[in-house]
Amino acid sequence: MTPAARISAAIEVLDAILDGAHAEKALGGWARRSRFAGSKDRAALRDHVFGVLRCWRSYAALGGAGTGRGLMIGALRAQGSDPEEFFTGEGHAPEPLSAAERAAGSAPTGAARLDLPDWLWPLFEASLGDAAEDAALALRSRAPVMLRVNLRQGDPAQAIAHLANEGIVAQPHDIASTALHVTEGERKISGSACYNDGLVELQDGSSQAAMARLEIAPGARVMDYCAGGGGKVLALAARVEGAFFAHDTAPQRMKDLPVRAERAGVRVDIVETARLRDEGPFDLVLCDAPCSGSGTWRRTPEAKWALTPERLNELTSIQRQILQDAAPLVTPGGVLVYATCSLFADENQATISHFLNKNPEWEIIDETRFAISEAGDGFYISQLRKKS
Ligand SMILES: C[S@@+](CC[C@H](N)C(=O)[O-])C[C@H]1O[C@@H](n2cnc3c(N)ncnc32)[C@H](O)[C@@H]1O
Repeated sequence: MTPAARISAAIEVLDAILDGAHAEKALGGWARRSRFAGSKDRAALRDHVFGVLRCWRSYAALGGAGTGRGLMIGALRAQGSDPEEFFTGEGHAPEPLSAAERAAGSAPTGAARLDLPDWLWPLFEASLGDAAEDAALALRSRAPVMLRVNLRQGDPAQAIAHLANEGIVAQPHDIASTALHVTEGERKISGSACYNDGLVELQDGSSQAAMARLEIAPGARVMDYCAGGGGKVLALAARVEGAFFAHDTAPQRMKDLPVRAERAGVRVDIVETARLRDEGPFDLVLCDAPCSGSGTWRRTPEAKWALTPERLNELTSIQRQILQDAAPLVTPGGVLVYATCSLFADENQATISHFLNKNPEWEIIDETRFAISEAGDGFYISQLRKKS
């Protein structure tokens, strides 16, 4: 496909999203209808669509309309290209710009410049102060592809060499001793032997760094209380011999965990909610709570536009309840860990303050906020221990 034909396809997919389709579904639907497209075309289309999803408001302003066409015109103007070079009407190119389209479009201002819904900007400012604008702007770019080296199977130098043999270029990154930043061949990872044999896992740099902060003594009993796919417990189990457990109120979210654990060469026992008390107590209970995900919106830009104040309130209630429910599972002298990939104080520091107010026998022993960076998403982690 020509670059202009790819833009036509992006317009079609963006219009489907505007009609209510999720981006993945709209992209999948387009791919099924367009058997002529190769993998490079599909990748380029995906890049267009996700690029627009991250920068929806500013591109709509620059393009003069929040339609598929307007957004792609805005995207081209944002990168300094002339839309008229692509909107020629020739072959599969989009129709030429009308006089109205040529005249439309203005520089975005306010929250539109930062590509945030209006109601979220005050929350960014209240949570991040001087760092708020940088965080919002960082969310307009692609996220890095990061790998975690599974130290049970090899070291970073070996992983880099093996990956290179499979056409994947990666460099160590000092965000974490296990972190590799992939700079070429990202799309080959899931099919590579390095990944399928468990030498590397896909894991964001901040998540790796946050897990590295947790002290785990050999033989410790560790519970990942909100395990989901199990990325966090796998990172912990790779570090030290111990007894590792996973729980989630939605057990189907853990369906891939046994396979991932086997691939990594570690053991993780899944615990049903009804058996939590019998299996406990645990030396460390990690609550990687459901959250707005605002620190990861580079990867999931649709969520930035879908979040509502009501949903945020609902999430903070769930987070508070999770900490309250998980605390009794911690052994005397053990550690309760609370983590989110949110940037918002309401989901982070305020949740911890609420817990400490209700449970004054606990205290914070460590609290770290990870800013969005070239190696990691926004992440928050707090460790609590009962006062002795
Ligand atoms: C942020 S995700 C966890 C991601 C996971 N730790 C990882 O690294 O891949 C939060 C998880 O918490 C689960 N969850 C929601 N409410 C819960 C509750 N009350 N108790 C335990 N888990 C809950 C969700 O089903 C979801 O899988």
